[in-house]
Amino acid sequence: MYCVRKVTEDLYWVGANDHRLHLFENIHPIPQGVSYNAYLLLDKETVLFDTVDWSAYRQLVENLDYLLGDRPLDWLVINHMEPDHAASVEQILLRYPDVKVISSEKAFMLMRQFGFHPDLHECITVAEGDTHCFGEHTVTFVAAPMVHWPEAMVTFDTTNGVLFAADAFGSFIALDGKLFADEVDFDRDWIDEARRYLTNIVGKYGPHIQLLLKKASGILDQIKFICPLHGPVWRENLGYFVDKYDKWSRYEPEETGVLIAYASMYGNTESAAQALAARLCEKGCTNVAVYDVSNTHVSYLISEAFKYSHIVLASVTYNLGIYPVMHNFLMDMKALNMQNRTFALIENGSWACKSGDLMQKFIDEEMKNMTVLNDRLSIASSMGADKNLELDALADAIIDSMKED
Ligand SMILES: Cc1cc2nc3c(=O)[nH]c(=O)nc-3n(C[C@H](O)[C@H](O)[C@H](O)COP(=O)(O)O)c2cc1C
Repeated sequence: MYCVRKVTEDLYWVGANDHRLHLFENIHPIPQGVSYNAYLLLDKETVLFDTVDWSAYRQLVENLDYLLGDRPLDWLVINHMEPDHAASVEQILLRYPDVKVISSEKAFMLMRQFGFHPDLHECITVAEGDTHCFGEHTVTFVAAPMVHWPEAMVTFDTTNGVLFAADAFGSFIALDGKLFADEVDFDRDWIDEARRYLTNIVGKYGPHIQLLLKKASGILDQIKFICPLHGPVWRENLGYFVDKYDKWSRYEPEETGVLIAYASMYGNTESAAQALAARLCEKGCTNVAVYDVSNTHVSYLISEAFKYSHIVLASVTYNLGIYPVMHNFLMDMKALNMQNRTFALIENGSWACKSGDLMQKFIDEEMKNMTVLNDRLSIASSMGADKNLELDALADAIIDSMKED
């Protein structure tokens, strides 16, 4: 059965929802699913903007059959070649032998590499600022390198103000009938998954997102719709989401608050982390989130790290090292270019406590623009009442440093 939604009078969402995929990119859990968005423009000529994951090809075809009727598909515009959008390109080319393809030079290279045989069709290679008219609609192509692959571009329809944004402004969570961000409570139900998507998938490329935002800022008043390749379409309050993207890509915290991530085998470090959380709340800082790194997928930890201004790492010593899962979290923060945070440390060990010094060294030497508070809570196996003053001092130091922000 076809399942389409109207975006504007002649533009349709023809994508699909995926609730079967367990791990996005075979690494990030997506318990609420994901959508693969493709869009069909019914102008004098017909234009498909991007395709869908291979698993959703049948749905795309049913949608196209329904909307095209007897009309041919004239154009295929590929903004992004990652297989979750482009895996169906070969099948679309086979199904519509006369379709002409518009994309960037690097995207055509990738199509050949993936074995999609674009050269059996008329191919138009476009670059920054090139335009094309499909009848009523004229579009401009804008390069968006590394948002999130090198070939990526976005397409702006100057006639109706639709921005086909590729992976920019995307989100996890299947649409399930809703299409527009104003049809859901985005700030309540979607923002965490949008942040987890952006920070884990494209977080490393903050400067490239900034470049794209700079290009968009010149025409912000002309952009009426943002059509990403995952998640809802934006037609209202665009500034809200643009602002989030701006913050995330500048590695600026979204909120003043504390993420406490603990690594604990027997529960004593956990107990210290909980005591600190309670102490912070007692002192009036209630924007505190506590996570066990061992049972929280690192993509959630990354998202929370991008959200909060302060991060407390509490780790046992493990074979003279940092607990492996905590070390993995640190490595991931580094890999994703995280910056501009204030850290506080809690360490624990029973005979040679090393985790505090090692976490400090990692943050100082491997990461950029981070501050580590001098106050450190050091525990020998378990925390007794004798550590009360140190716990208090740590909580005070965190709260004081918030006032400096
Ligand atoms: C495999 C393993 C390796 C450990 N290596 C060290 C170590 O190198 N130095 C140390 O002081 N304690 C080491 N410990 C002890 C724990 O770090 C220590 O008991 C800790 O206080 C327990 O905290 P928890 O209750 O939060 O798990 C090790 C424990 C295990 C199980």
